Order: sequence, then C-alpha cells, then structure tokens
Amino acid sequence: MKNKGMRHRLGFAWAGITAAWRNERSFRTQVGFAIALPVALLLLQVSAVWWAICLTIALLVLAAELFNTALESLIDHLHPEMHPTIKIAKDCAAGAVLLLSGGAVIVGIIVVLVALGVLS
Ligand SMILES: Nc1ncnc2c1ncn2[C@@H]1O[C@H](COP(=O)(O)OP(=O)(O)OP(=O)(O)O)[C@@H](O)[C@H]1O
Repeated sequence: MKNKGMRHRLGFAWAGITAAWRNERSFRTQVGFAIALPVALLLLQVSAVWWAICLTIALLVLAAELFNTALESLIDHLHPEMHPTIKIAKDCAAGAVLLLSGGAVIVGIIVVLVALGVLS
C-alpha cells in the first residue's frame, strides 16, 4: 500500500473523514461549526488575518478530532478490554481536542470583540 499516487492518497484521506462523519457525533458538530464560520466572518467583516486565524483553528479542531477517532478505533480494535494505560491514552487524546476547542472559543470571543470595536 506504500507509494500510491496522489489520487489514491486523497481517496484514503477522504475515506477517513467520511468514516469519522458517520461514526462520531462530535466530529459532525465540529464540521457544523466550521461550515457556519465563514458566514459569521462575512457578517463580522473582519480582516484577512482574522479569516486565516479562525479557519486555521477550526481546521485544527477537526484534525485533532480525526486523530482522536483514529486512536480510539485502533485501541478498541487491538485491545477492547479495559486497561489503565488505555484510559490514559484515550483521556490524553480527548484532552488535546478539548484544549484546541477551548482555543477556538477564545479566538471566537476575541474576533467578535475586535469586530465590535471593543478590542483593536
Ligand atoms: N479500554 C479502556 N480502558 C480503560 N478506560 C477506557 C477504555 N475505553 C474507554 N475508556 C475510558 O472511557 C472514556 C471514553 O472512551 P470512549 O472510547 O467511549 O470515547 P468517547 O469519549 O466516547 O469518545 P468519542 O465520543 O469521541 O467516541 C475514555 O476517555 C477513557 O477514560
């Protein structure tokens, strides 16, 4: 499966994204926010830099969720039984998503305050 062409690799990546969409409600929720984001940014009329920051952090949240889903799937397949080390691995992956989501909320608050002229 090594050294496949670009079309195949894009296909595998898309298959991963659609699998997460089918199986993970939190991923669907995050995709919903990411789709709504450009509309919010258009309404707020913020600069291109804010577009770049907001879109980047939204994509980072989605990427973290995909890594989290990948890790969970792998662990559940290889070791379905309970184990304290698996708890740490899963909790750390969930923590990474939580931290990035918190960052996205903070960026969202700042961009709204900038658009309202409260912050410059
Ligand atoms: N095999 C296991 N051994 C020990 N603890 C586990 C195990 N599986 C799950 N857990 C604990 O349960 C929590 C939830 O795990 P689970 O796999 O259900 O993910 P989840 O929170 O439902 O994530 P998602 O909603 O993204 O699927 C983990 O963070 C971990 O604390």
